[in-house]
Amino acid sequence: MSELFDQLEFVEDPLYERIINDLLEQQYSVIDNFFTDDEVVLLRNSLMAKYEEEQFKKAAIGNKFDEQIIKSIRGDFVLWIDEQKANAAETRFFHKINHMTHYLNKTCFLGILHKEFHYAVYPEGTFYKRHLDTFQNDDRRKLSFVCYLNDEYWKNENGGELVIYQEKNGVEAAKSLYPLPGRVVIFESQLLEHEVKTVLAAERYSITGWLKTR
Ligand SMILES: O=C(O)CCC(=O)C(=O)O
Ligand SMILES: [Fe+2]
Repeated sequence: MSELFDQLEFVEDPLYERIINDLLEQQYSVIDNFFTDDEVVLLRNSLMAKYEEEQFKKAAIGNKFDEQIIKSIRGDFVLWIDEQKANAAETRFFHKINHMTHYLNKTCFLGILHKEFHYAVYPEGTFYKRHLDTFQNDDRRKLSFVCYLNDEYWKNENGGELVIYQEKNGVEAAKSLYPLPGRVVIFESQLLEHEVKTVLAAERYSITGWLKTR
C-alpha cells in the first residue's frame, strides 16, 4: 500500500532527469549552479575555517606508496566530512545529496547505499594525475561527485581544470571543465579516467565524494 502512495507522490524532477540522461548518453553530467551562491559561500567558509585549523591531511593513494610517489601523483589536502557531525553548511549540502540519491535510486535502481565526501584544497602548483576513481580496488564506487567552492573571481588562467578522457569512435577526446563556483560534475567512477591540471597562482577549493553500492 505504501508503495502505491509512493508512486502517486512521485513528481518528475527536470534537473535530476537531465543528470540521468547525461550519464546514460555520455557518462558524465555538468550542472552549473547545483549549489546556490549562498551555499557555496557557506561551504567555502566552512572549508577555510577547518583548513586554517590544520585539520586537513595530505591526500593518500592507498598505503603502498611513499610520500615522494604520492606527491608525483597528487598534491591536494583533504578532510573527510562526517554527516553525523555536520555543521549548518554541511547539513544543507547533505540534504541536497540525499535528495538526489533518493531520486536516482528510485528511478534508476542504482542501489546506492553509502556515500563518502571530503573537502579538498589544491595549493598553487599541485595537480592530480590522470586516474580512475576505483584504482584503490574499491568497485563499490558508482558515481563520483565533485563540487567547486572557488569564488566568483576564479579565472581560466588559474588552471586546475578537471579533464575527462573518453574514447569516441576509437579516438580519445579530452573535455576540460573549469572549477567554477557552484558547479557540480557527476561521472561514472568505474568508467571515466580524469585528471586535475596544475593549479596556477591560486588555491583551488572543492568537495569530492562518491555514491557507493553495498
Ligand atoms: O577536483 C576535481 O576536479 C577532481 C578530483 C578527483 O579526481 C578525485 O579526488 O578523485
Ligand atoms: Fe578522481
